Amino acid sequence: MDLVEIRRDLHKIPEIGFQETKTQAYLINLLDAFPQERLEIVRWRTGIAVKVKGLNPGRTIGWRTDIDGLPITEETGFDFQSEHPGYMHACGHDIHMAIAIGFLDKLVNDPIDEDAVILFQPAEEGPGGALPLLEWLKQERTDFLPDEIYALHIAPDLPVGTVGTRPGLLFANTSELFIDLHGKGGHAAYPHLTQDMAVAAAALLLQLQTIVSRNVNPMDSAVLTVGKLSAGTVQNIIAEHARLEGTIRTLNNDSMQKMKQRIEAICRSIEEGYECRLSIDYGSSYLEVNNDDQLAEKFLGFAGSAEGIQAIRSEAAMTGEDFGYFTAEIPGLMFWAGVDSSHGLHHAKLNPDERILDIMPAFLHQFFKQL
Ligand SMILES: CC(=O)N[C@@H](CCC[C@H](N)C(=O)O)C(=O)O
Repeated sequence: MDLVEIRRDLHKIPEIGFQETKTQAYLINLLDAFPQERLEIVRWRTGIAVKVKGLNPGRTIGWRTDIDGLPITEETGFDFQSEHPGYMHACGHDIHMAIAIGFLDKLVNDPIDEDAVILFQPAEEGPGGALPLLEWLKQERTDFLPDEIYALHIAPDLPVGTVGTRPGLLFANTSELFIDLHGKGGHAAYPHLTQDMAVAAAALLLQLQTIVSRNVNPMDSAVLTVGKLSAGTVQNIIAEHARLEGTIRTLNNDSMQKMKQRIEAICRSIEEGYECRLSIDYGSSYLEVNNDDQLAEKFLGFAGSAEGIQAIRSEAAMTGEDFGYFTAEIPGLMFWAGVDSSHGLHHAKLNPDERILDIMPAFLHQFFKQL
């Protein structure tokens, strides 16, 4: 099975959340080509759930991979660059999927005792596929519901062969943030007759940046990032509309609620001060990823003595992951897997080292075998 070719094929067809139709079709083709005796394959929206029957099953062990891409224009110059203009697998989900296929291949050819379920989950980057997938499993496919669940995320800053995780909190609690500002636009030469939403948005952006520095307890951690700011239509018309698009990250839900209260208070003050109307939409939110303590220790112990693998204890990160919905209900573990890329996650030049594809499926197979 040529996992490099599979990864490159998938890299060419990045699709955003719940639009992964080509990706799903490509994966289904691969899955249909496996010997089917031990397999059960079910589609869920644009995702797929695959069960591999174990030899002597007492429980179901889950593996989750995400499958969506990002709205970023690729700048890698790869000869297998994205064929979807404006979209790219810039978070490594192409690598995640190829690893899952390689792992499945091992499970089919050398079955383990327990039943294994591989979840190809859509929409990790947004609006979030994990929560509705989990609801579907609980309501309609309890036979596919894992008793414990695992996942990895590529780590650009770690060498290939290194895996890292920690007991407890690994990733942050997140909420998207969209703020629309509406005022009265007009001629660039008559600002006194307008309420300029470009100026109001600039003031809002700067004030939002005081929340982490002035309102969050310095012993806690939080992030408020505005990744996109837009206003107006042309250079000589005062903007009647502006929009901020961002994300909020905290370590727990209490801090998230406090951040939201401050955002709302600042928005009210902008309305008052700039005579405009603001609306806030929090989009989708993800629970923090909390690794099960015992699973984390078992994993680090196993990885520490596995051939060709180096195990490290990672720090928690302000990254978000809807895998947190799984770990809130099922004992679960997520870990970083090194890919030694000179560019980071969500970068247009992300270039993971494909040698991870030689290592990871066999490592996962050995790990699942001894669970
Ligand atoms: C692993 C990773 O990079 N995940 C994303 C998740 C984004 C969630 C949501 N769209 C948001 O922006 O809050 C991340 O940006 O951390």
